[in-house]
Amino acid sequence: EGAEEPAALTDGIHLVVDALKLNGVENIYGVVGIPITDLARLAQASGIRYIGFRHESDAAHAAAAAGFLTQRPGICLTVSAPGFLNGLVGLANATTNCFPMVQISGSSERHIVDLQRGDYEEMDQLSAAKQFAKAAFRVSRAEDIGRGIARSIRTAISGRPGGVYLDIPAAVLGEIIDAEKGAASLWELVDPAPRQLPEPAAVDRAIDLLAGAERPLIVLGKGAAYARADESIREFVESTGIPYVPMSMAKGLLPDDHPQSAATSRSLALKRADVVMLVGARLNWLLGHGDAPQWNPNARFVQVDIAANEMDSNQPIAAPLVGDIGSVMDALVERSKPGRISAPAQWREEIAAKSEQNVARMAKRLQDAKTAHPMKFLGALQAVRDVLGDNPRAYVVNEGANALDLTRNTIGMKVPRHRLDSGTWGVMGIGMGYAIATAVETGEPVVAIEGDSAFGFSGMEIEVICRYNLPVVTVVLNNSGVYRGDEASPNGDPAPTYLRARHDLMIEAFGGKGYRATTPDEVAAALREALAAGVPALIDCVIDPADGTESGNISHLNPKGLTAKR
Ligand SMILES: Cc1ncc(Cc2csc(CCOP(=O)(O)OP(=O)(O)O)c2C)c(N)n1
Repeated sequence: EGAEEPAALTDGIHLVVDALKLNGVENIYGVVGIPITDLARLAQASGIRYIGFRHESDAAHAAAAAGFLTQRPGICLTVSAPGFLNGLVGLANATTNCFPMVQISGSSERHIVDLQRGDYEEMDQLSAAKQFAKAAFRVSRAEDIGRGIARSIRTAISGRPGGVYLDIPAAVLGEIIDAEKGAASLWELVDPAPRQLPEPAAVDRAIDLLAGAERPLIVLGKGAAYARADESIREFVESTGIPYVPMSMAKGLLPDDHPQSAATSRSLALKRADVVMLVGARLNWLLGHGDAPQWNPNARFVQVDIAANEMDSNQPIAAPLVGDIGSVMDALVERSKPGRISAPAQWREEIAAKSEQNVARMAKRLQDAKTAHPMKFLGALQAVRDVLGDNPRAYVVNEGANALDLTRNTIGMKVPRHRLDSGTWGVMGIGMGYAIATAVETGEPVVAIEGDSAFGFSGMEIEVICRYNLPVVTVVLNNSGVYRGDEASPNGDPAPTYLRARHDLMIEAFGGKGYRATTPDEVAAALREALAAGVPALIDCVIDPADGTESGNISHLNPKGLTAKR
């Protein structure tokens, strides 16, 4: 009789890839090395696109941006200890911004690490990750890999999204088990981010509050953009006539030139509103914690958030609406009979008049910047704005200080989820990772508008953009400084904020197209050409070193000690 066929075998690495594919993962962002290089190779051979970065922080930011754009967790893959640690900034930033991502990291041998005998890249990664992640898990047996991947993906995207850490020791990656048993250990998630409907009485309470308001206001946060509830949000805003303020990554949910936008009269809107509905926006530092004098001390808040414990985080919430934003907005539209809520004309006119006044006041500064030499931020940004106006499919990534504040206020968005920036944490270094993920996940052109210092945090990823030939145009607003570049230093060294670089030559080193622009016309011509070509490009915009302020719009957050610059 023929000898029995030996049972087919599998191992931890194969099970990770099978589990990711079973749950629809298409891209992995990472940096290879011991013990996960073969995992990346097998993923690539199995049809998952592996994007190899130069620093794990950028790969992790990319995974977070992928999560924001797709509502599926971006996957970041790191090596043990130092590689894992480098990824933590991205994991923490994802959790802070409520972007779904999973950082999968190899780790060293438990029996050596736990006795601190000094392993290769020894670290108790699970303990380190716990404080920065929405959740952190470790798989200790190959047969648990399917469970670990499923649990990590569901945890990352259900409820309030966030960053999840999954630790897989080298020994588990290399563990060999029976293939049939392995296949049986994998499972595909069912409805990993279920809708969470609001309580009808809570909806009616919110409607009554808004209907009785003299000066209602809606604040749209990035959670509203993430929720993809675009139609019901637009319908509710337009049917009630309530003015709205979009937070930076919510820009484009309604076009920024919408008649109900109070973005250019934000100070008045916050100070005067008597009922404020927060949709996927937290009353954190970006909204002055809801405190007077920025806000009306008698304002009453309606808050829409999937996290019940977000309510009363900063101010009493008179009408908490707990549920996923899509379900809540659908319920508000359904239960507020036509005309039940109608913003008083006087309030709408007051907002519109203030907006008109502020836009007129800004017009002269914009006009002067068009001809200023050396070029000002606003000269370059108006040129970028005009070219983007002809390229509505382009995504915008943005970071810096003045570069962030001035871009946010100069470049209006017309469609949702097309602006990604430093967000809640104000973290520098998101630029190239966000740009790469946006190009990979959408296939659309990306324009990354970068302060020169901000660009420096992830600039080496320009090589990645060139290696994968991604349609990313990086616009560096180069004022030769962290903030400004004109500070003199008392000794021979350059001042702490002084920088100097020809970034256009840098991309040439990696095979991309570099431009150096000293006027708005040169900026416009270079950007038009680069977008038409659809290849990696960088435009180094030479900006007046005296332009801008330290820390941009948040200079007041600097300590006011004896050494504070007056
Ligand atoms: C990870 C991290 N490290 C440092 C900082 C602190 C910071 C906030 S903004 C910024 C860069 C400002 O210079 P830039 O040239 O980009 O901008 P501009 O004013 O337009 O010239 C830094 C270093 C933050 N937020 N995150």
